[in-house]
Amino acid sequence: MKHYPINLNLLNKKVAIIGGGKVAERKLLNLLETGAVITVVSPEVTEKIVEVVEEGLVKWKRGKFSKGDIGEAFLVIAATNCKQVNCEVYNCCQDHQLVNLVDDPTRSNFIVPSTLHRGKLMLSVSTSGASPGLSKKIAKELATQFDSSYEEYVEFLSQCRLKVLEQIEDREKRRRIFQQLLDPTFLELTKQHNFSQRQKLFADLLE
Ligand SMILES: C[C@@]1(CC(=O)O)C2=NC(=C\c3[nH]c(c(CCC(=O)O)c3CC(=O)O)Cc3[nH]c(c(CC(=O)O)c3CCC(=O)O)/C=C3\N/C(=C\2)[C@@H](CCC(=O)O)[C@]3(C)CC(=O)O)/[C@H]1CCC(=O)O
Ligand SMILES: NC(=O)c1ccc[n+]([C@@H]2O[C@H](COP(=O)([O-])OP(=O)(O)OC[C@H]3O[C@@H](n4cnc5c(N)ncnc54)[C@H](O)[C@@H]3O)[C@@H](O)[C@H]2O)c1
Repeated sequence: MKHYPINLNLLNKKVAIIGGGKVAERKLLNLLETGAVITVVSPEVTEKIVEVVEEGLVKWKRGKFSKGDIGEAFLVIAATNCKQVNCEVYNCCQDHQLVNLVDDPTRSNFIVPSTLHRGKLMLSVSTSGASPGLSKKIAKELATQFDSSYEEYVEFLSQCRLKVLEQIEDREKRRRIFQQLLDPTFLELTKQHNFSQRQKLFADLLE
């Protein structure tokens, strides 16, 4: 069996995190910028979770898990330190709900990769649960190759792509320009902050 990788759009989707310890905190912090409506259910939570609750970014339902906590959630993370509770969370979920048990990758219907963000560029690494530590290590290694200049570079490519789609009707010409835009020169010019030359070369492509 192989996992199927996807990038979820969680805007306004309900997310329930059961448990408020170190693992719940990590999952929560990576969910914050998705626009999901997040509730943490746990008798106790970490200081960092208290902080984001106080900032109004997530809700904290103080107490032990009960079935009603996941009723309408689109995505559920069972992150308590009690296997039995995580298992109960799983049993309360319906087939169509996305559920991650932090201590049971086989039952989970999704697992979380290690992810490097460079603006719109996301590099996600997974070992299908074999070694989360290795996923983290590889993502760290990728961080050197794909340095912070990729944020600006991908933004540039994104803007160019919109212009090409708007201005060029011929599909073959579009395809050619998209290919030429991947020439390393554009990345080099981005790294050198030589935006005027970069713009000129792009304008030449549109001719
Ligand atoms: C990538 C990352 C994403 C994230 O969580 O955000 C993530 N785990 C991370 C770190 C990490 N996790 C663990 C260690 C200690 C070293 C070790 O045990 O190897 C470290 C390293 C550290 O903390 O430094 C222990 C651990 N993890 C799982 C179990 C249970 C089990 O395997 O049964 C246990 C044993 C617990 C115990 O001992 O009881 C399970 C899972 N962990 C996954 C993801 C999924 C598979 C990912 C993949 O396919 O590679 C999966 C299957 C489910 C899930 O959680 O979605 C995040 C790095 C984030 C970053 O990049 O910073
Ligand atoms: N998937 C991963 O990446 C990963 C990494 C390390 C550990 N783990 C697993 O995750 C588990 C949790 O690790 P942790 O370090 O966050 O533990 P932790 O002890 O820091 O936190 C456990 C949390 O669960 C809460 N909790 C306990 N019973 C509850 C209940 N009935 N209802 C709601 N909340 C309840 C506690 O209040 C606490 O906030 C570990 O037992 C381990 O098996 C997973």
